[in-house]
Amino acid sequence: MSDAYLALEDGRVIEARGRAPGRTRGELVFTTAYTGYEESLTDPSYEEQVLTFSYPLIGNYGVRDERFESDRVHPRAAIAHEFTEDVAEWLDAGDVPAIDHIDTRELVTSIREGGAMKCGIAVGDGATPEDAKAELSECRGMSEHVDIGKRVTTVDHTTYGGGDTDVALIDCGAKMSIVESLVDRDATVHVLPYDTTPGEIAALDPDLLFISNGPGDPANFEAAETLVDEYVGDLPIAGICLGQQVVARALGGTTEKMAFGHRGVNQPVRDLDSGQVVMTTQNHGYTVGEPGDELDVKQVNVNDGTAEGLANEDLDVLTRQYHPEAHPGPHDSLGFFDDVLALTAENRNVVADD
Ligand SMILES: NC(=O)CC[C@H](N)C(=O)O
Repeated sequence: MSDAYLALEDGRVIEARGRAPGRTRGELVFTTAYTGYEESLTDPSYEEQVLTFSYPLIGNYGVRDERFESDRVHPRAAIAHEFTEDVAEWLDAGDVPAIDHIDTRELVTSIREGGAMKCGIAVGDGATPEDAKAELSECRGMSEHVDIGKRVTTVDHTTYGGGDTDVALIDCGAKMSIVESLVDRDATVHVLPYDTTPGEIAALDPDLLFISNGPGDPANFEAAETLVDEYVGDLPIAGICLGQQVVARALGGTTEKMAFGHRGVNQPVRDLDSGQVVMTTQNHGYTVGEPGDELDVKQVNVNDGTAEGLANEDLDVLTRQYHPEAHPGPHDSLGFFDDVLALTAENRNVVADD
């Protein structure tokens, strides 16, 4: 008898091997990346989701906290063909249910063919298929998690670095690599709660407003939209992933749910000005539909044509749907951080003074 069950929205219940016990539910997503499991498992963008690794062996170079993107594991559960003991112990210690000995390639194929699915998981002594189905019946869609920002944001204003350019990073579930990419380029990064008000930004008087990545439906991040609406034209504005979606919504664009998202570290993106194609890291289930009148689409996904980069050069707005900070994935787009910092008056003055 098995001690682990995965119940899917398409009616199937799959038997598995339990690696970390518990009962849970969430939207079933995947990553095709073959490294970077520590970064992915600690990425706050996976909150309320169950992460399936399509690469068969996960954990073959151990678990080191220096590679973590936040202070905890965010997916509600993890699925692989085989987790090493290290990873299983780490997930168990964090009370995150884990299962393996599953045909993950078949599972990922069914998500790609049938679209995003809800799932329920039951793992451990006495777990039954009915327990997994009961979890599934309680599972809500990503858009229904209206308070998701509260669970992934910083509570207090935290400052990193000591450079001359002050960046207000609105933490909708920010990856630490975004902070580090800015600090490495001589910025002072003020990590601020997702519901920071325009008055609080005025008191800080930053050089750049930056909306971070984050989980779920961008429509649930209205406070960040208000900031963009309030400060566009007065401050340069940047955004990554959920940040691009929030900026687009604030400036008259629309967002929509994708069938199964972009999920891996080899998504090709074409820059429409240069024609250059770069490989990018992606992990999103929503996308910008109409960019609206204020934003130009500057980069597109080679596979499906969706908007990967938006800009308004007059208003100093620059966003990316993918993850230029990598971790995991290719470093080809790190220059994005140079480009956004170059938009600030602070850095323009440096150039002018030279
Ligand atoms: N990585 C992210 O920021 C994800 C963006 C958004 N939550 C989506 O799923 O589309």
